[in-house]
Amino acid sequence: MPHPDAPPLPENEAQRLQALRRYDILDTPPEQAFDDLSMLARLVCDTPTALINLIDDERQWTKSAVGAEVSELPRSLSLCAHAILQPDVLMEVPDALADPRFAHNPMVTREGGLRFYAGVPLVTAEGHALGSLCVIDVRPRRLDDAQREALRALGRQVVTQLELRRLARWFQTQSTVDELTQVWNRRAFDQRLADEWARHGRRTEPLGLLMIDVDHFKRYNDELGHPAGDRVLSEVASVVGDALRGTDHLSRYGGEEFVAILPTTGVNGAMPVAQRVRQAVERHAWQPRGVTVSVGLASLVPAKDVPAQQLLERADHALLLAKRRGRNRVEAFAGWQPL
Ligand SMILES: Nc1nc2c(ncn2[C@@H]2O[C@H](COP(=O)(O)OP(=O)(O)OP(=O)(O)O)[C@@H](O)[C@H]2O)c(=O)[nH]1
Repeated sequence: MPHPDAPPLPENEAQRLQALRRYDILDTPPEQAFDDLSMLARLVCDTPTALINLIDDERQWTKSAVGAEVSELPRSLSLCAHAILQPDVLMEVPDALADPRFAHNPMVTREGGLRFYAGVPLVTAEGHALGSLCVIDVRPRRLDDAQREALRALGRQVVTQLELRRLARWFQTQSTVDELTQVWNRRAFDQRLADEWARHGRRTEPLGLLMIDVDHFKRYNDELGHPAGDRVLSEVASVVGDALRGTDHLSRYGGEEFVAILPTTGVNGAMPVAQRVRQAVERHAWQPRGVTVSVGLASLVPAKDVPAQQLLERADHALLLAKRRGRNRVEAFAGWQPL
């Protein structure tokens, strides 16, 4: 049973919630850009408090709060949940105690509760009101026309920030994820390897690396076609990803070769992971024919003046051995050997 005073739901609630999810912003830390806009709203409207609230399924979640410490509230108590019902209208409540919608709301009736509210809905280009930029006061009052105009303008800026934030995240993903296999790309790998190499060097801990290469992939491509080859690569990535641990970092190194970074893992710890990867690929239900991988494994405690390239070269050497020794097998680097 909904709360008797609970705000009604917007007509397009399911799509509105989907739109909100696409911004990937709920439960994220405060960000200066949003706090700046709240601060300006508070200044312009001359209120003690300004908030940027987003209306989730069952709660109001606060992205930015200036002059108050709130993070979330049940939706049934949210004034912004009322504001979003009319996306084109700045909702102004001069005295909440005198408004039948809010007169019994504990946010209003409690000691020092709010009496004045003005909220401008945050409306996306598709027309979804995600939440509101609002100012509140503990005494009844009204905004003047200039303040209303300024609050609307700031509300539009909040939406612009939301869009910019989403675009920035999209570009970030595009530049670090391999399109075909949806694992990290070479650029992300290079960066991560450099970071982990430095971090493990500081802690004098071993960093493990697996080079994973699809066996006889040229034959597969030649006989079954490039699109079938593409599907295999994307499935190998998914099977290998599932066989790795949550802390491991899988990238497509290039072509039919993948590389996994195994933090704080020596050869003894990396071997069972590598075997699990190899077996998972071998046992996968491939159609129309089986697929296997060879794995080269190396681990090093990074030392001063030793480049991370050393680890790669060792894993690559072990991979070549695995190929020479019959494929569908794992070899660990144990010194340079004639090939
Ligand atoms: N379908 C597809 N094929 C690719 C892609 N990238 C590289 N390849 C193919 O992968 C094949 C790699 O062949 P090779 O390096 O000779 O290795 P292999 O046939 O797997 O043989 P071994 O590694 O020795 O077992 C080549 O035919 C490339 O054209 C891709 O994105 N999609």
